[in-house]
Amino acid sequence: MIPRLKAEGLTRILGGRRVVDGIDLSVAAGQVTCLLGPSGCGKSTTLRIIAGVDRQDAGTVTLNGKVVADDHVHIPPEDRGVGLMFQDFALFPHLTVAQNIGFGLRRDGVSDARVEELLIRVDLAGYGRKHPHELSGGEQQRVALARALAPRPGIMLMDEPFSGLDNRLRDGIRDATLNVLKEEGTAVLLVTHEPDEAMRMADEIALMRDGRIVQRAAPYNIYNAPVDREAAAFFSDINTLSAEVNGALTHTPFGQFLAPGHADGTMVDIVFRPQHVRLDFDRNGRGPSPTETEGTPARGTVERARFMGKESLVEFVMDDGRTRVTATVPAVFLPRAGTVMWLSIRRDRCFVFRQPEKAHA
Ligand SMILES: Nc1ncnc2c1ncn2[C@@H]1O[C@H](COP(=O)(O)OP(=O)(O)OP(=O)(O)O)[C@@H](O)[C@H]1O
Repeated sequence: MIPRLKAEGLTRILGGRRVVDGIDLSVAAGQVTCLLGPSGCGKSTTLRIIAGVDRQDAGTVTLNGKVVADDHVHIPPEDRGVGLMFQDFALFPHLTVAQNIGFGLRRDGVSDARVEELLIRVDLAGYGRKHPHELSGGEQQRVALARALAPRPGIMLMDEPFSGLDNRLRDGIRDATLNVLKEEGTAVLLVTHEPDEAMRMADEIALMRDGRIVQRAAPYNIYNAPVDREAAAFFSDINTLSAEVNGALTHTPFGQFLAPGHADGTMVDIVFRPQHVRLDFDRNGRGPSPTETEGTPARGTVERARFMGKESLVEFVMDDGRTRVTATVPAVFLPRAGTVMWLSIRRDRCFVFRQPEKAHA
């Protein structure tokens, strides 16, 4: 299938820096791709180039099979056939909500019905005759969303479209938006810096860092097979055990770990998430027996335990005196500081990464 949206080698140099550095992307009809990354990594600039409101220094944008931007061509944004939903959306203050949504549509019965349908979809039924200044920020944002969806664009470019909504509304609006976009078979490129939003919305996540895409994968795969330590850390707190490789093995307080493909003397990080740590009470200095899935348990002492609502965050210092490990456990359990416990980690949920060069110094 030909992708609706294709970007090849997009590069943008600003202030002497490659803020977008060779981005390749493709989005098919009915697919949501999230450009995810920390502030300043170049997500918005990438989206703006695809929308046509910024120009690339190199690369090609192809929309609906037609080149809209390359070294010779620059089709203006309004002729690209894309719906836009930016952070700094602007409604026309002198038009009603319904007129804002219908702006640009043919003023016939069909488009009126479309406006009504969209008002219901964004949970603003009955708001059609109001003016933007009578609406809250979140309501205005939903009008902007309805307006972008109104002409049924084949491609939708969205930059943090839900950031202005309060938490209570956000999940509902996200799901409703996703339903509308899926029903209409729209190809969506959505920029966000929130991993939870990307996990919730995306069919595919493109993880960006310093102007580049470092990993492109479905949410499940990017979470469970991150490309490096930083990618793992982007989605949750992580624990890191540093160890030296010897004979394709490393030694840690949790026993040996396989480190195939790493030369002797290489420093590696063994990374795991706090929810993959199991806790057992100390029984007269003894812990649970080693198992294949959880390896060798290690003993530690609770340094701090924090109640977080659904779960507790328990921080340990291990018996070696220098390794620190954080575990999340159901909040019914909140051990006191000084409690001695045994920690086991799910071996199949550990990632082994070579430490970056600077870490060797
Ligand atoms: N006109 C400009 N001149 C110089 N640098 C710029 C200019 N516009 C943007 N930048 C820089 O380019 C980088 C990428 O900006 P961009 O807005 O694309 O990042 P982002 O990932 O979308 O961040 P955010 O999530 O904060 O919006 C930033 O470091 C920014 O400071």
